[in-house]
Amino acid sequence: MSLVTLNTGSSSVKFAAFSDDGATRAFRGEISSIGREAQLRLSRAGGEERRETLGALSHRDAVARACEILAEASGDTVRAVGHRIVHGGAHFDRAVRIDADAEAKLRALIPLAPSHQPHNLSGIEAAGRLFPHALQIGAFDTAFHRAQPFLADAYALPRRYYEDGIRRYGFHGLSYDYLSGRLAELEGERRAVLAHLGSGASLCAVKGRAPFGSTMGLTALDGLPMSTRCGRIDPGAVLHLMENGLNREEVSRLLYSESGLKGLSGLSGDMRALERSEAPEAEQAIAYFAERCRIEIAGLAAALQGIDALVFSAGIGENSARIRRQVCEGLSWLGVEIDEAANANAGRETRISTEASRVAVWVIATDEEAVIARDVARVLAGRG
Ligand SMILES: Nc1ncnc2c1ncn2[C@@H]1O[C@H](COP(=O)(O)OP(=O)(O)O)[C@@H](O)[C@H]1O
Ligand SMILES: CC(=O)OP(=O)(O)O
Ligand SMILES: [Mg+2]
Repeated sequence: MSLVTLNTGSSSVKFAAFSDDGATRAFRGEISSIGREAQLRLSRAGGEERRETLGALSHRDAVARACEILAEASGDTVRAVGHRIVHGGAHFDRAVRIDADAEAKLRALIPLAPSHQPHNLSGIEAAGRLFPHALQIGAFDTAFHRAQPFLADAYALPRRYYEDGIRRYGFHGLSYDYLSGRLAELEGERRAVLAHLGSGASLCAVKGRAPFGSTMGLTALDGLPMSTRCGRIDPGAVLHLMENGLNREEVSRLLYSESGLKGLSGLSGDMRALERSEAPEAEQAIAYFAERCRIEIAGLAAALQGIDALVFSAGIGENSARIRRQVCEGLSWLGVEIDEAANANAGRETRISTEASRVAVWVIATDEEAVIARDVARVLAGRG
């Protein structure tokens, strides 16, 4: 018997098969760069990696393809499918079995996560078809942040809006759950800023394993600029755009799909492409990204009244030594000092700060699938 997991992000689908208790991974795969030149990567525990170019592929097709590969690899031994669900709203503070009622609640949240929630739901649909006897279990990006303090959770709107669910939900919570756990094992329980810098990018403040605030809010648009999302913007700008002729759909497309690195550079939302480019606009978009990271790290460090650790993770955070350097260079006043060689050669789990650095700086490869599998095993054992 086995568990399988499905993690659909804004540019990728990551999937894996685990033993029944969620502790051992037998198989992992990823379809990346969806919508451009999609790439498939598959590997079995202890085996070689296989790579294939899939070409142009929609999110829906990528999710269906991932489910088919999982079905071929695991057959009818699959007991449960664990889904990363980006938005769980105020309803879900832990993983749950997805029944018709839960699915309806998740469907109602589509407007708050239009680049993710429809794909998450299409994963539930596809898995339901391919694994008709398996339980479907949702693990939520928002759940980790539900325990954050009111000061981090509320907007300064009249109180009734908070009661109505207009809150800073925060996202990438499965990743923050994993990273805060690994950091506690590596450095002890610390005040830390965790930087999940992928196609979607956010920061989270933690005190040990406890959430203390993050840069994303009601939706995954807020905070840092991202691959194609705008990040923090004056809400007055949105009103202005709508008063000047853009309708709701156009504003949504602008803020979710045409902004961020893609919008600023006019070239690409992919950090690798910007790093390769010699265009001044690419360099400026990278500088802007690093500047916003520094500003938001400093804001969360202020909320924590100082930090002991800073962690870089996800596609950009794990792979771009240049971004890590650009972010850290401007944080020396906060006690951040990185070792150039350690940064340039960082692997999946590497301390990149100098001995003298007041803040321990780490690169930690995130593992959302491991957290989903753990949560699924808990739900199956009735310890949700
Ligand atoms: N070597 C690299 N250098 C810079 N950026 C990279 C590198 N590898 C991946 N990335 C960036 O990481 C992003 C994907 O990150 P990932 O965390 O997998 O995203 P998501 O889960 O949001 O789809 C890509 O858009 C790309 O810009
Ligand atoms: C919430 C979010 O932005 O997720 P991703 O980075 O996977 O797109
Ligand atoms: Mg992701």
